[in-house]
Amino acid sequence: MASCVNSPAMTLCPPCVSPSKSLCCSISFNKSVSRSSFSSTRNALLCLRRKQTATSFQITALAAEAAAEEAEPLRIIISGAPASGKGTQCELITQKYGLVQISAGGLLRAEIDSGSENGRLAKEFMEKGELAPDEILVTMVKEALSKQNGWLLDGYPRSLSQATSLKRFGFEPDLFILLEVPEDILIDRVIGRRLDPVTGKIYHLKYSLPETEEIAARLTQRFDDTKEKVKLRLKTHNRNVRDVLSMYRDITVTIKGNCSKEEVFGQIDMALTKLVKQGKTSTSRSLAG
Ligand SMILES: Nc1ncnc2c1ncn2[C@@H]1O[C@H](COP(=O)(O)OP(=O)(O)O)[C@@H](O)[C@H]1O
Repeated sequence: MASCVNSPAMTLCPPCVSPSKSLCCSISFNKSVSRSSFSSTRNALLCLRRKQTATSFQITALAAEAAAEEAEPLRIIISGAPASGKGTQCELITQKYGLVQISAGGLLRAEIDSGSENGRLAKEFMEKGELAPDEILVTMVKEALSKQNGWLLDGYPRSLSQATSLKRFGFEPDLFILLEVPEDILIDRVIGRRLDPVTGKIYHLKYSLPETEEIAARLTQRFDDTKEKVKLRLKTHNRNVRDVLSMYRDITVTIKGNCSKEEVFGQIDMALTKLVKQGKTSTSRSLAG
């Protein structure tokens, strides 16, 4: 990268694009001024270092900010059978790591709610416990991912064809999290699962009761959360999971999902912390205009 050149003929200081070296280096440290005066945090840092008037604390703060700007954002896939705890863990991951969650099931339910033809068709498959057709979902996911430079992809890909198209579009995850839970527990979790349509919070009639009578009265059940439908969904999951895993073998972390949500998150957190230490940044920035 170009730097301040110590020459009398020099009138432009490249790193900060200030009209002269003396002006550039006379800018005193003030976060709000410096961020807007320099073309990037890294350039501001270079000039402050050269001027040698900023405190080491100021330099350290700017260095951390510059590193975060330059680090690669995290790209995570979370996978697992129905009710394996993907949604719960996504909430904890987004809270701590600031990633944007993109949920395949959520995208499909929004499409159904919109009343579109695609939504109507997707619902037919979902009611049978089958995967929605690629023609509907692949483009929806591609568009959602294209708007983010870091993401947490939930419930996608669920088939070899989806995994292959994701790769073809250039979406390469850093980590593939697989949650594993015994089937009898999954069925129990699905049957008792309820949604508060007002807050979006998920409850369970045995394991996570609503806080008030008022909330209890308004809880709803997902149309595909019945015993017979979950058995079909499990069949679909078991039929596809090995193919999908074969695409991500080197980056897969398998986590036992049959313990408390805090314990499950502890294991996920360890894997994510390792990636952050390797230079991945924990915040995703929107690429949308
Ligand atoms: N990647 C996907 N490809 C095709 N259909 C999907 C995909 N993700 C979700 N669906 C459909 O939406 C339903 C609900 O998915 P989701 O909300 O993720 O819940 P769960 O993980 O509990 O099955 C699935 O049973 C399936 O019919």
